[in-house]
Amino acid sequence: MIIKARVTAFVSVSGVCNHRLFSTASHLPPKATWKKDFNFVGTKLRGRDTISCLDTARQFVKKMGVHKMGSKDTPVTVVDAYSGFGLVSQALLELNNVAKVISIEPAQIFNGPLTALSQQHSDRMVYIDQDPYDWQVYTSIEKDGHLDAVAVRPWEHVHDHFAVFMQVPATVYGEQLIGQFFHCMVFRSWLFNKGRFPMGLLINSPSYERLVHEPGQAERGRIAAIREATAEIDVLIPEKDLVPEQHRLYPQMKQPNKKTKKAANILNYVGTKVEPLVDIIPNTNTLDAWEFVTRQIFVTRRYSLKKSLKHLAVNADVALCKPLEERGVDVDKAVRDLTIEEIAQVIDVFNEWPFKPEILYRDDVDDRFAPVYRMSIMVLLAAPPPLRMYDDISSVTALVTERRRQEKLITLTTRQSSPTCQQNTPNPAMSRSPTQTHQISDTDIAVFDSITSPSTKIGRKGSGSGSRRPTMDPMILALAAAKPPTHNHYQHDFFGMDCTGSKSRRLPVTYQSQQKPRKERLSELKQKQKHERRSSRGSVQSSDTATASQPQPLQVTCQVRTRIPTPHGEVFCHLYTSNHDKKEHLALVVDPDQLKRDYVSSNDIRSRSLDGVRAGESELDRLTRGAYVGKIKRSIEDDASGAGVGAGAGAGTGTISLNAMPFARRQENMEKLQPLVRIHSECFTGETIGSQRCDCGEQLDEALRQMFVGTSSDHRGHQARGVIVYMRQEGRGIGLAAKLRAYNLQDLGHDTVTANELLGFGADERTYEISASILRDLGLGAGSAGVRLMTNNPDKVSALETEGIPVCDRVEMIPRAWKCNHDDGVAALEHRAKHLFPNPGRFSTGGEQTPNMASSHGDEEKNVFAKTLSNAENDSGDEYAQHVLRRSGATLIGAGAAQGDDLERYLRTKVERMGHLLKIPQGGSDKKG
Ligand SMILES: Nc1nc2c(ncn2[C@@H]2O[C@H](COP(=O)(O)OP(=O)(O)OP(=O)(O)O)[C@@H](O)[C@H]2O)c(=O)[nH]1
Repeated sequence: MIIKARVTAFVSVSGVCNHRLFSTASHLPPKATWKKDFNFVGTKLRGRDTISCLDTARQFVKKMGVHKMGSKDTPVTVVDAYSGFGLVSQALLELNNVAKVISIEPAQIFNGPLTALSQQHSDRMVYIDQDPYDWQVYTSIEKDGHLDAVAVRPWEHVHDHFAVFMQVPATVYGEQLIGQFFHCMVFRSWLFNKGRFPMGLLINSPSYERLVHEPGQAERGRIAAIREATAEIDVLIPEKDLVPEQHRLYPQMKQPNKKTKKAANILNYVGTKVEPLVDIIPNTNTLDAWEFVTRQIFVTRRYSLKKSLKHLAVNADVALCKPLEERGVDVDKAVRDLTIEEIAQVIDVFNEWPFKPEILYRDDVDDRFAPVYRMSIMVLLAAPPPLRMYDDISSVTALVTERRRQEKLITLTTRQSSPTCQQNTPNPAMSRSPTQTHQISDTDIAVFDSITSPSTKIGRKGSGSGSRRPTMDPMILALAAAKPPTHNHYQHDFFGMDCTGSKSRRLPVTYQSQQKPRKERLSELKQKQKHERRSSRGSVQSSDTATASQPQPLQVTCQVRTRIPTPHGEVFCHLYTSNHDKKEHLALVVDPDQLKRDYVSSNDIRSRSLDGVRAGESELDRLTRGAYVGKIKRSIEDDASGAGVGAGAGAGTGTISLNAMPFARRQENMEKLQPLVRIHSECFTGETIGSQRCDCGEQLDEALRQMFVGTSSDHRGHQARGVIVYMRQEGRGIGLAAKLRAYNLQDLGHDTVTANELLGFGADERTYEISASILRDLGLGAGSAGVRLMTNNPDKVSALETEGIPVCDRVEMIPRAWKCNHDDGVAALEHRAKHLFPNPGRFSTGGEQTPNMASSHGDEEKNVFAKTLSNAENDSGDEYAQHVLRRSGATLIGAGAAQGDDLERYLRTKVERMGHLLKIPQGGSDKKG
């Protein structure tokens, strides 16, 4: 009723401008009464200054060029958001070409003038008393048909009959809204689904400044970068033309600071035109990265890009600097000095980085639940080791969402477990760490909020703006919570709740000490001290002899050698022990020539320590430990039953000699006899169960394969010879258990190097002295023709050279996934097969055969190969290449081409972080690899 009366009054009062320069409108009461009619005191309308001068509004509309828009067939539609007094709407309605003005204003204080105006122009104006901040308003406008006259226009052209005006509130929400427009431009969402329309934004000067800071300006922040990448901004009404603001804008009062009693400055505004770029730099796929990267690096905008990159993820500074430098980005430049093109490069490199965090942006946690969400993360992450893992965060979100759906309340999870909660929880992280539940009360939320939310009170004196940083990082709390409870900290723990019944009940808290009883600990300590005393006494005694405390010189001994037929051919497997460790290392010798002769040549790859005579051994002993020459034939085995073996051996077989060493070695031509050598480290997962996390299985297979195809012309005429020194240095020397732990850390987002480091190891804990000694023992040390080392690892080359093993060539080990799956079609497959199996004897009748291939096998394989080729069209490239590999005799488990994302990450880390000498294929990660 009151409103209606007032409306009538407004309409009856003709608008008279109180100032000779500034006109007001007919739907507004005389200016003298504004203070009474539009009293902002006590309202929550902070920052809602509105244009109060019709001329200013007209100027704004004119400069936007609305009068030139549209045509007879395409009448102009304009949205006037936060329309305030409605003067922009009025200026628009004065134009004949404007067919519809949709005025949106949530503040009741402006209801009178806007209702009056909409009644005056009921055919052309719609007044909606909702908040333009609420995106649903726009959906409803569209649903109600108010935008029916707006045609969708191609993005290349600025929309010719649609525009939006907004007097943006000078609050954090207003600024957020502007930020969201840039998002919508990228996605062509919101009203931008109609095309690239211009926006007339009245913005407060500080916000405007933030949007336009240029590279090099001290205050340049991420919003300026995002704006620059998405839209142009022009000033239509400069700040100076809105002076004196109190006549152009209302209320624009100087409000004295309550504490200092000094008058605060009024906020200045600028009228701007914001128009989306035709070629917006971010796209829908990269926008999250833009948001994330700019947010992270601009935290330290004064610092160099190099330093700031570390905010992106663990080791991002190390991994991304090199590719950025390669693209010409100066990583020493301060972040605020980066041009938009340079920022785009950073985003590209980040996007290409296989180890970038997977979740960059979450929008599914509303404000009300944010503290609880953070708290859940905090507590879930408290499961040792307390690391911030993105996977966990995503599963926590799932948990929180599920809880909200199920019970309309949040259940906090803690480190101890209750079975009920595990059942209810779809969260895999929960099964990882036992959990208990705790109903969150308002007090919990308040406490947590107060310690982790941005403080609005903190800030520079008089600035009025609070710090946006949480006073305490939730992650620090998580770390603190991760510590196992001690008797001093009971009160800090969360208490378990039994939520099985209708009423939840607090569980009695039981703490179990991790320590053994004191008595046991003391006796253990005593034992330990006793042991230490004894060993120190022992060392004092033995230090009498000067050398006792010094480490023994390394000595390796081949304990046994035997012939092993492999899919590639026969190898001699040597088992070595050393006096420096307790491991059994192996050496697989490929030297088919030795099998054909009954004498030892100077070029044979033979173990000196194996052939050496050992005191008191019989010929049978020598035979059983493999110290024979040539090949034991079945005829001997048949003859040699029981003790007769020793006697029969060497006598009349012609293929075996048990001559005592040293053999009379025959001197032979040394040319082209540099064997292929691989120092291979044990990998149970890759070699035994075919793990696709690494390429170890296929490397072992590939090494053997190449050693056997040595006669092919592709291998520069080298003979089929080689040695695989198989070192029992599982997991790059950290052991199997630690490697498996490292895999879990890798699944949580870390790379192989960081995972090792988090476990307290170096990236690579291997040493190569024992490998070198084994090679020396096999006659490949100093004075030999040298070796061709199969590796990408520069450490191995330098380690062997330091040990005096001449490395005359390094043979690259290209992962099969990188060297095959890139073409389609039979021809390509044929080519690939040839490439993978350079020895044509495998698949053709005319060519050489690998030493291991019995001819009958050759035929069988030929058929299989032919058959497979004919089926290749029906097969995907991947499957086919795998198939060929398997058929080719690569029957070791894990010897196919390893592939997959895990492998890609693993290989790239080796190259990018460990300096392995391998060329990453262009777009390798995209390959079906
Ligand atoms: N710690 C750790 N070890 C791994 C991982 N993946 C494979 N390994 C081990 O790494 C060893 C193989 O080393 P790599 O780094 O792949 O290769 P390399 O021997 O240094 O170099 P190349 O001679 O070029 O093959 C084997 O012992 C594997 O068990 C992993 O994720 N973490």
